[in-house]
Amino acid sequence: MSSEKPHLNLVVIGHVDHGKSTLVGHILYRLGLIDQKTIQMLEEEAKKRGKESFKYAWLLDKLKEERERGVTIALTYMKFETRKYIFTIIDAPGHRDFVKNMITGASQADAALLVVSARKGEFEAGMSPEGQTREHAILAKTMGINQLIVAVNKMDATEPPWSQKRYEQIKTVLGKFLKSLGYDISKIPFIPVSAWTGDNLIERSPNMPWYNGPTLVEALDSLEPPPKPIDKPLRIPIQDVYAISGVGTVPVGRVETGVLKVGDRVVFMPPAKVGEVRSIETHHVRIEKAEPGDNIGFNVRGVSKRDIRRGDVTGHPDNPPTVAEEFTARVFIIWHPTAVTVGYTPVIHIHTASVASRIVEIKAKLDPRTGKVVEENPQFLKMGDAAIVRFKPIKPLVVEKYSDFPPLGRFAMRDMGKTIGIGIVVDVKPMKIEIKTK
Ligand SMILES: Nc1nc2c(ncn2[C@@H]2O[C@H](COP(=O)(O)OP(=O)(O)OP(=O)(O)O)[C@@H](O)[C@H]2O)c(=O)[nH]1
Repeated sequence: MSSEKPHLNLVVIGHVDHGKSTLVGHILYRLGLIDQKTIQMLEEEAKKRGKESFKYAWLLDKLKEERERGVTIALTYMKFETRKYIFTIIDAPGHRDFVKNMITGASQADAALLVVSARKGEFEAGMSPEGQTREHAILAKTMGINQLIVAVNKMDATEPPWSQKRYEQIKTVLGKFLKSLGYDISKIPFIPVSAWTGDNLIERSPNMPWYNGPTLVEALDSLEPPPKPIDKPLRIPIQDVYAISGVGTVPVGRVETGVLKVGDRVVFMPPAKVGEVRSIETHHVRIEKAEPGDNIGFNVRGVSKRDIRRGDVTGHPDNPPTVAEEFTARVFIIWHPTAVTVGYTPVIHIHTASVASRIVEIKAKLDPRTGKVVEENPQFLKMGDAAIVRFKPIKPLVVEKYSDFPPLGRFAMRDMGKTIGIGIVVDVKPMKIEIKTK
């Protein structure tokens, strides 16, 4: 695998049974970074269980199972490589918890692949008021995913097979809907495919000569790489801190915004420790400056390993990361057995930090689809509710407004080992912290 290629995160969405697993399985099978031995093993097992006809979907299920056992495995399994990019499927289609996974996963997606079935009745079911084609497209847009590819699937099963008329009809209806959500549909490829036979996935389909747009893989290669916010103030959430003998303190993290240069004075928040950058490394190569997307280790003078930890955020002293006294967020409750009330204290997972935060006010309940206020100061929130909520972290925590620093302004709320909800930070009341520059 070439480390030169940019990475893109892709989320796959769509109505139940429209063929997401089959499509992703097929792509992984053909372009995935899975070793031949594993493929063979999976194929044999599929055959043994009489599931050969479900090979691709089943392959994906199997990979998902594997993935749930360990993150490392997942990282190699759910990746595939095209001419321009390395793609990571950040959320593969699940079953029960798909919407939940979709929301949490989608928050980091650079693009979404919407799979819709062209089979008679199936497309219509997905577009019904309860349909997931509709629901997932709304969620993706809400989470800020602006790049979308539509795979019009099961073209082998239209009446007659490979029907241009059916394709055009779907493109018109779905296009109108996506446009109503604010998508620029002139930029969205609608690709007639069969996840099952592979038509128009990687090679051009001989069955649909009437189509002259891109294949799925060509469309994936035409996506824009994620933006590099180099003009914004520096933010590096710290993943780990090492003390290396002969070198000194080496924090490790990914630059989210801004630029870090050798010689810069930096501050770590919340502890407000200041130091000077002596060297920067990425993948064991020394660099003079680091930009958004770079995973780096940097040696700082003036800060000891004991002073800083995972969850702290690095910035420049003239524009330090914001430590929140309180913050206000738009939240969506994904799962809760009873009700969420004032006083409830879930753990907030935000960038590399996790800090319990108390709900001090439920300002308003919102219509999850339109975002309009439906009730002021509700007593409680239930599963499926969207709301504006004010939180107070129980210890100092860096939180930024989503509009200023998206990766530092979105979070998951967890409790009892489960994800209770997700949120987007709309406002932060900063804590006054003095930065001693010595
Ligand atoms: N004829 C035909 N059938 C397909 C195609 N793609 C998927 N299917 C079938 O459609 C059914 C559903 O496919 P899946 O891939 O499991 O669908 P999914 O969207 O992942 O479903 P969930 O994970 O349950 O949401 C299976 O029976 C597949 O074999 C296709 O291109 N053509």
